[in-house]
Amino acid sequence: MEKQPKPQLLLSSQLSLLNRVYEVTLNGVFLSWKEVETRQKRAVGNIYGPLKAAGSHYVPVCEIISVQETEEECPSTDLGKWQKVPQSPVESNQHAFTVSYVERIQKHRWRCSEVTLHCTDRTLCLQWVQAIREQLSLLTIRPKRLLVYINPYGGKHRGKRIYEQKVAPIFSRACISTDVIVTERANHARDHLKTEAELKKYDGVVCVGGDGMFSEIIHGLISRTQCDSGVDQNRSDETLIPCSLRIGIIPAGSTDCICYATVGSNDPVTSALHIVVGDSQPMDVCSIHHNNTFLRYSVSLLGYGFYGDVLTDSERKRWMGPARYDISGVKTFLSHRYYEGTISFLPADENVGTPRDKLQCRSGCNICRLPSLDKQVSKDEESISDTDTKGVWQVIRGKFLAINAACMSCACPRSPKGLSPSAHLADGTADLILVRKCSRFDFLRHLLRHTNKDDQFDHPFVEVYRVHQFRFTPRYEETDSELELREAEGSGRKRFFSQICREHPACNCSLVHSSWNCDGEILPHAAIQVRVHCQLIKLFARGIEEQSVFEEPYALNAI
Ligand SMILES: CCCCCCCCCCCCC/C=C/[C@@H](O)[C@H](COP(=O)(O)O)NC(=O)CCCCC
Ligand SMILES: Nc1ncnc2c1ncn2[C@@H]1O[C@H](COP(=O)(O)OP(=O)(O)O)[C@@H](O)[C@H]1O
Ligand SMILES: [Ca+2]
Repeated sequence: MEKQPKPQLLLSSQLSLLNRVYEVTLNGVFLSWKEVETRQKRAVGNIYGPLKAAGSHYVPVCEIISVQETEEECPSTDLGKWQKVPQSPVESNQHAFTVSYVERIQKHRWRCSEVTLHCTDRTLCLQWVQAIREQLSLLTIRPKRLLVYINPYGGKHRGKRIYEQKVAPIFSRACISTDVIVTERANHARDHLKTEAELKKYDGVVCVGGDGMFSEIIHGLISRTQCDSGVDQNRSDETLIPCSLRIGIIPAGSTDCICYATVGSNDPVTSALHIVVGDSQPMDVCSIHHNNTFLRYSVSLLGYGFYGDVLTDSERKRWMGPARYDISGVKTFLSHRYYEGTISFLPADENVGTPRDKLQCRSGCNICRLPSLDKQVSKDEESISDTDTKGVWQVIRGKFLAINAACMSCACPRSPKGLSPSAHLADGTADLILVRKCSRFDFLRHLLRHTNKDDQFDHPFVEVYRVHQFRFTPRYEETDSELELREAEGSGRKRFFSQICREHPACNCSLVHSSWNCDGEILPHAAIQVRVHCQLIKLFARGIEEQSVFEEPYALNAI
């Protein structure tokens, strides 16, 4: 392996911390502090055996959140006022600075930790503060100004509180300025981004909410980007222009799968810290069309049959919060409805892996980093452009309990490995999962495998393909009135009619077609065309870190 040049030493001093003396050094890569052995200690060591390695700490500069001069104040007897006073012989001065930095705790979560180092004089203290700030100023990937949208009604209605109590203090410590908009209606954030927001002022957009709120943000940003570049979203064969602004997600929704699958947890503080350090994770986006009309974009789950029906039922139970999915999940499972139709798809080349290869997408994923030879699909739907590879469309007809497409793993607290555990965040493909008609018992076994370590694809009635594009056509053509009914989803009219339809089986309309669940939003059409756009957006995330990275963060022996 190539030997890395040693980073240049920028500053080194003996400073004190909790009554002990430390050798503190700063180079372009790390801030470190290592305890200095005192003569007294060495003597004790000689009597009782060898001294233990003195405690050393390393913090990568890129994970320092901020540094500030610290006012040391201690109570004095003088009229009960607080005064600056010496604390101990070692800390016999009031000059100190505090460094806030990222610390990894369990389950991929991050916390903001602090260390306060004491100096013999103010000049030295200011020199340290300045040196660290200079290093931070070189990190130009960090956002300075963010546009924040809060959905006050997402999940358990805690978005506003989560932002104010957990996230805003971290942004302000990192000197990030924000413009905050609390949404007043559905699609407020989408419309604002699409037409009004002065995007040039910002280094990123943050949404506080669930997958539905994130979906609003990407719709606003992608549409705005295409509009500014003169790209027609209604044409399913257009090459879309990637969005330049990164998006941060502060999880405050019901499923929070996009946050969970890109960071490894649904913890607001962790997400805020990934934004502060300026992480960047590209992500694939599916575009969905019907007869050359643009319908929606999707980044997580696109599900017809089971997940479409769960969503349709759960929308009527929004007042229950996240528990609505469990109730509707059981109800839909018991109804055991299947749907007939034809799926055609354009498979991806095997060099991007297969859905069953157990190569999970992790931070710095090699598959997502591959040159995008196999990633962009041409205007000619029958072939893949830019390569000699010819894609041949495959066609499958049948009766399905579920047809799911996952652009990423869709890991979430309900299913920690996700709907398709080996799907990749940024490889230009989606995993297409077909669950054919089977017994209730078999379907239950399949569903339960999403919650444990067993392979949910290892059933004779389940097929899974890695694809660039696919189309679905229901066996029976949709009638205009049925489409209209589904478009009016959520309104009293829709509920009224679907009730009638269920009560009059002769009509049959609620049984023939399901709806598509598109990242938690209902799509009114059953017949759709889907195409994956490689790395169309970027998140303030880095993918899920390997376990070892956060179990022993920068341990002394590893350096
Ligand atoms: C009877 C046992 C059933 C166990 C099934 C467990 C399977 C869980 C797979 C979950 C995949 C989730 C994919 C994520 C979808 C979200 O985008 C979407 C909207 O999220 P949000 O806006 O935060 O509400 N969530 C859903 O569609 C919920 C699906 C829940 C299905 C039980
Ligand atoms: N102020 C608002 N009032 C009502 N609905 C809203 C508001 N802001 C956003 N929404 C909509 O709420 C829906 C759910 O939001 P989301 O944050 O994903 O929560 P959840 O995960 O609980 O579904 C989304 O479809 C979004 O468009
Ligand atoms: Ca993908």
